[in-house]
Amino acid sequence: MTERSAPTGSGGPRLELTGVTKVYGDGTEALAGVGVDVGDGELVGIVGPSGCGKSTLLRIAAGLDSPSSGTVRNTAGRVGYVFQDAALLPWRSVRANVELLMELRGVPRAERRERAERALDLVGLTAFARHRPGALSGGMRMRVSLARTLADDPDALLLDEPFGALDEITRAGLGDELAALLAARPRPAVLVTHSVAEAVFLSSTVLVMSARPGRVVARVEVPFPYPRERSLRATPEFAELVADVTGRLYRGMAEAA
Ligand SMILES: Nc1ncnc2c1ncn2[C@@H]1O[C@H](COP(=O)(O)OP(=O)(O)OP(=O)(O)O)[C@@H](O)[C@H]1O
Repeated sequence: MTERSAPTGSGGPRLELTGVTKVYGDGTEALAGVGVDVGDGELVGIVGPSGCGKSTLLRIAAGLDSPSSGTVRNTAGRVGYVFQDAALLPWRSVRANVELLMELRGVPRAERRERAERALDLVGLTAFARHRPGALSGGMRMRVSLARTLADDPDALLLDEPFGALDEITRAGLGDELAALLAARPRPAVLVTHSVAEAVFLSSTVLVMSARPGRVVARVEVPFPYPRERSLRATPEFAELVADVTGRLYRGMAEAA
């Protein structure tokens, strides 16, 4: 991994959603005019009440779903998506699952293996490479899913509550790894999370969404420089910003109610 300084966005947005609305076929209005822009090395954290359209927004950003109106511009390139559930192939070994995306793209076998082993090491699952997913805990399966995306080295990263099922310590460790990966190769990243503290700790900008239909009710720039030490979490400045974002989240929910 090459050493690079703080991931700061430069050169304008690489992933840009403008005025995105989404009404599902059954009439459910999921998003009501959302704008998000993410530059290289920027991590935009999205917090919002359950069902406010966060996954819908990520799917649209990834091109997996289309907006009802509004535009999506991706000049970053290949998008990697970590889903809320691990979605592993049960008949393949952990390592073969991690190699899957690279295999589909025709990455040569030796390189595939090496990258898979590195990613498994990163998520602390080297000892489980030959196991089948069924033999792992839910948290471990999520780490395999994360390793699969990281090994594929996408140009942009979209993460839908990837650490939700994990214990605090593993969660913080993987958050650090995610930050290090983005620092090593700046690229746009969007992280949906239910944890305001996690969003503040990892993000360059936090977007707060209202209840459904989701709108962005606040855009909070996080002033702490990268790389961020874990001790940051214990500072009054950090606690203050978390309280500020949490307050905006509650106000956003009240507005929509
Ligand atoms: N395919 C679909 N058809 C109809 N409605 C849908 C569809 N997918 C999602 N919805 C609805 O759209 C709304 C937003 O869903 P979405 O999954 O994007 O929310 P979310 O913020 O990611 O939720 P959570 O935080 O609970 O994961 C919800 O009311 C959901 O029921």
